[in-house]
Amino acid sequence: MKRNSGQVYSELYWKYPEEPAIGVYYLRKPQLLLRDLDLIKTAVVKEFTSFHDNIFSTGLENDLFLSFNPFMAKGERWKTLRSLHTKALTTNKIKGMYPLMVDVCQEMKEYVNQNLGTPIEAKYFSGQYTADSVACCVFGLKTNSFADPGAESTKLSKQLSKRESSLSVMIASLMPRIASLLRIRFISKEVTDFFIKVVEDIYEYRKQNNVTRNDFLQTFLDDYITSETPKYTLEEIAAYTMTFFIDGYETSSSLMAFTLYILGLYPKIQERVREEITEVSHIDYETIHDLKYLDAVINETLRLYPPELLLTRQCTQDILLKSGDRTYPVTKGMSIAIPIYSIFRDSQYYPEPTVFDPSRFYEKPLPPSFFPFGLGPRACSGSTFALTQIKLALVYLLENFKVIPRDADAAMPELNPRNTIVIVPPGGLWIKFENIISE
Ligand code: HEM
Repeated sequence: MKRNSGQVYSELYWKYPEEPAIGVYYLRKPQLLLRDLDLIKTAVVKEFTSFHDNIFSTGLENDLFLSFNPFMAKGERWKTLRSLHTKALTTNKIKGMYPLMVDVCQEMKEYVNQNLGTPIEAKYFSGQYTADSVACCVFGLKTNSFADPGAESTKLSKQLSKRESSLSVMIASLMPRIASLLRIRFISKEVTDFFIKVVEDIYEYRKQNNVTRNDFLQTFLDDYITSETPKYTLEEIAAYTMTFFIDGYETSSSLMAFTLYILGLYPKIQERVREEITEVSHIDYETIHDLKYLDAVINETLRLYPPELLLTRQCTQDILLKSGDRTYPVTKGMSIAIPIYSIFRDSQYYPEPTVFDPSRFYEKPLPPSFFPFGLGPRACSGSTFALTQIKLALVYLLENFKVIPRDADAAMPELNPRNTIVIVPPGGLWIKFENIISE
């Protein structure tokens, strides 16, 4: 039977319920699977200097595009890239992008209006929204893939979402030197050329017309245009902007899709979210982040369907991890795995774990066992951007439409057993929208 890695680690997690950690082999290399929450926090937060890298490595010189992604970067280079990313995604910068997201929501609303009652696959639909929103917020491009299903943003995102199931990622994470020698490329030349061309065209246009925009790209173009010795080439800037597609597309569209589908399954919960939205007199950046019940619904969806099923870290400096009277020597080069999916479904932390119950998060502080965006200094740097984008879309949809499942026997979905990156089940998540105003 096929299982994704979240499910494989889950079996190990349940096999040894009393153990704080379990020694396993990850494709022939020793790995420590951490079960105990304190041990996890010690490794990933307190002992960050011993575990500051993810296990992926790109053979940096081979793939310009991935080499600019903080998730893939190691050591000092990670610090530089991470800080650039954080600076480009401050609350103020995201607020500046908010009106761009609103424009995409309007297009999405028009599309839904024209397709009321038609079965819609929620992951594909959410992918269209996410790709358009990212194209707009990152490059200032209007792609409207709702009106034009062949829009470049959708095609590129689809190609990118296939990337990590490839053999090359496995080789690179296990044998970085070999990957480097083989000059393994993760992202096709077609995709990289496209992005470089987009950035070059935008640069020329903005320079010649003296235009500035509130998008992510502008942060980098400002330096490129004004400095005599720009820090980055246009190619490098293009590479950097792709982080949004690589790290943000699959995760965000998957969360939005599961939330829509589950709201279809639970009409009472959906109605309560709608009531909360309609009580707000004006929807803006602040008010969408203040919708407590919507937040609880999203958190409960993240708990049951976390877009990243597993966290990993490479040990960069020998260390002795301790839990009670147990000690675990971890040597440089070994890795640790943190089973997000299993912890989020452990009844020790979440009673009746398979039940969808947003009240677990309603008006309560987030439990220490909940970390869908990761932990410590390497936790997701795009979480506020992602949540702004998704919450805004849900507000737009729910205040105008009712979501219902396509099938009368629709049930809580199973995870895709074949893929760790694309967790939506292969048959998709089918929904329909209806007009609430006519009721
Ligand atoms: C619902 C949406 C998302 C979820 C659930 C999610 C989740 C995660 C998780 C679990 C990690 C690993 C953290 C760790 O190892 O501790 C991560 C890393 C990362 N994410 Fe996200 N992510 C989302 C959206 C985004 C978006 C929209 C961006 C936009 C740029 C983004 C950028 C990144 C980056 C750059 C990293 C690497 C951080 C580092 O290593 O310093 N993510 N994300």
